[in-house]
Amino acid sequence: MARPSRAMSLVAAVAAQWSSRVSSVELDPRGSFLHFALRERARRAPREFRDAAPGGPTARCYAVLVCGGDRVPQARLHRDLGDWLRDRLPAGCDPLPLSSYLPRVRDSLVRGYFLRDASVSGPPSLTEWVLRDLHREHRDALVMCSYRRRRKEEDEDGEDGEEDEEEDGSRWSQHLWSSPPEESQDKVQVHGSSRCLYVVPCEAPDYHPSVLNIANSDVFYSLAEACKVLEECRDIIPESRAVLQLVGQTAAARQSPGSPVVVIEGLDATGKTTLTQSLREALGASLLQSPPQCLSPWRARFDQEPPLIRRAFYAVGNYITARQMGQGASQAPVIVDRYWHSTAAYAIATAVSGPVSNLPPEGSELYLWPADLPQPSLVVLLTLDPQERRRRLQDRGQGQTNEEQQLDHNHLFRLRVEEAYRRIRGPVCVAVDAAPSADKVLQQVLLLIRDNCRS
Ligand SMILES: Nc1ncnc2c1ncn2[C@@H]1O[C@H](COP(=O)(O)OP(=O)(O)OP(=O)(O)O)[C@@H](O)[C@H]1O
Ligand SMILES: Nc1ccn([C@H]2C[C@H](O)[C@@H](COP(=O)(O)O)O2)c(=O)n1
Repeated sequence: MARPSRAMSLVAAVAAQWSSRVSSVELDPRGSFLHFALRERARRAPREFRDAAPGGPTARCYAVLVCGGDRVPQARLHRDLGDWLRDRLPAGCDPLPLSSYLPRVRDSLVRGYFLRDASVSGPPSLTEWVLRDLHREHRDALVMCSYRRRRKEEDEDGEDGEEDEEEDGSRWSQHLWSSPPEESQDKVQVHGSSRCLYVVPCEAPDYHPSVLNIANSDVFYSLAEACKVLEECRDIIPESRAVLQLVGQTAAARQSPGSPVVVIEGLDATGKTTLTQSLREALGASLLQSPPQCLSPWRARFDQEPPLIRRAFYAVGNYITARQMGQGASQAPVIVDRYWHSTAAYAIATAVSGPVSNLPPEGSELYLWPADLPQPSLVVLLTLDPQERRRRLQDRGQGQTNEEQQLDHNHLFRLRVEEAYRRIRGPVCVAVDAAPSADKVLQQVLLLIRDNCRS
């Protein structure tokens, strides 16, 4: 795994803020979460924590959080960490996505994994050995903690004011791993103070925890913010230099092009390519796409990267397309296959999991159009019922990107993308049912263009 380079400051800050932070463990991709907080006074762990934790006196849970170093290596470490843990941990100890954050504080989220270790051996169990190796290698980038069930005799009565009625106790404590990890004991040195914290119930957050960090990590609201990420990638992803060079070479976009610019949006296989080609012929228009053709050589490379980098690439692509739009529309109408709606909707829908109610609320600033990105005259959003879309995908029989495959298999993801599309504000956006014949869809969109666009 690649190592983030810079200092421990965030690691120390996260460790110092434990009693203000909330931890959210994603128990399954359908959006079931376990939320808990940490307090110095003894109290029962939330019922969901006790239900999720393994049984037995030696049972442990662990948290591994990525929070040291610069954001690009940090994002890549987080991506690699999941695979690394799945490869090495014993069967039954699956890493569950974990978020730690200060409630309602933007950009306070750090991510990692929560592990439930039901090993009968130890401690230290095989899981703990694996984690010790990891901690040794990434001490300046990872915060690691263990959680263990308290024995009845260890604690005095706590805030709950009752003795535990269960033999093994229903209180759980968190222990931050100090350096070196071999010194980790029941009460460890936590940046100078000896501290054991209790796992306690807390309120569920208003929205999915990832919403706190979407701005400028998943969705970029200016060209400068997206370029900043690619600048930070220069040394580790040399292709980002070529992309930055292309942005630099393209002439600045014109905010008010002469002829209409119409963007066609929709999930894959809703008929965007079919419609954009027919519109080109019908209107004598020029046809563009986002990401633009000139970025094609690097798209697959950036698709392998974690969201921070991948989304910055697509964001930059929109600005290059915008400049081409401005040039093209001085001569004829312009039709564009995907643009900002795709970039923002897929990014937001991937950042959060679970049902549509986990999305940032309608009206959130996260759905705002970037002030420096030219708006088209009209956006047409093609919608299609899932069965017909699947039929078209199968008929077409081409390879799909990972995200497309996910759309196909993950009903909730598809609903989130569609809803995020609808919530985005900016240019006029009209949803069109793409189920009728290709010609009927074309006629309907031509009418919309006539009614909504002035040349
Ligand atoms: N109105 C329509 N009725 C029936 N079939 C259609 C219609 N429009 C497109 N198709 C067919 O559906 C399939 C997907 O269409 P198309 O490639 O245009 O979708 P797309 O949205 O561009 O997909 P992607 O985003 O994955 O490139 C193709 O086989 C196409 O011939
Ligand atoms: N302007 C764009 C265009 C595409 N994307 C992303 C969103 C999906 O992951 C994928 C879909 O593109 P397709 O396979 O249909 O070419 O690309 C984006 O973020 N922004």
